[in-house]
Amino acid sequence: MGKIFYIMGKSASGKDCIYKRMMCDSDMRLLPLVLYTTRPIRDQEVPGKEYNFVNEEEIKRLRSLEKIIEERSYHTVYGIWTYATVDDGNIDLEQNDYVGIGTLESYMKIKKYFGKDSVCPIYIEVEDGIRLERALQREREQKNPRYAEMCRRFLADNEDFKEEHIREAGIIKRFQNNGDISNCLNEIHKFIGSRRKTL
Ligand SMILES: Nc1ncnc2c1ncn2[C@@H]1O[C@H](COP(=O)(O)OP(=O)(O)OP(=O)(O)O)[C@@H](O)[C@H]1O
Repeated sequence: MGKIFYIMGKSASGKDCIYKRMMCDSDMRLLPLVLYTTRPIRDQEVPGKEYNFVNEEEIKRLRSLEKIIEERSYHTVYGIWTYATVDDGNIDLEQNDYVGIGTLESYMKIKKYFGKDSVCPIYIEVEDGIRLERALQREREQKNPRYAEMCRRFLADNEDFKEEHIREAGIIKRFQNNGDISNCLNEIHKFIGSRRKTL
């Protein structure tokens, strides 16, 4: 039976980078669990790779077809951005392992939908000062930097990722991404190997 390795962490903790590196590493043998989102595409992003970029109408359509496993909406300074995991026929746990990115809440819903033994959390941590520097640098490199949104997310993280919530989600293991990302990836690689041995 396949597994979904589910990456979580605060904003700018490196989830996207880690996800991309995991996807590029053929040794990890993972397929992408691609989310649907209504947020605007960022420079360098490719539709269908990081996310399926859709409009609110398409989310409504998927909702009416009961295809949405979990969804979350953020009231950003640019309007409401929705992210959703969609049962679009591309998730086959009989044949494959997957890697996805989400929040603590979406992790709990995915775990409920697919079963607790099928979903393994990969919680990424970065010291706040380093994380803020990385977030700012990333924003500076955008054609239209969204500094206000960056600040909103940094503050919202304190509530969203309270220790109490991490505990409630049943997350124990944490992966540190303060230094070289390769060190973090090596730890994740070892973890995936150990989880594949179970069941
Ligand atoms: N170990 C690392 N060392 C230096 N820079 C890093 C490291 N990991 C990630 N970064 C950089 O930090 C920034 C944030 O990383 P990334 O976009 O992957 O975070 P994220 O968790 O997906 O963020 P968000 O949830 O806000 O989209 C990026 O510019 C990335 O290149």
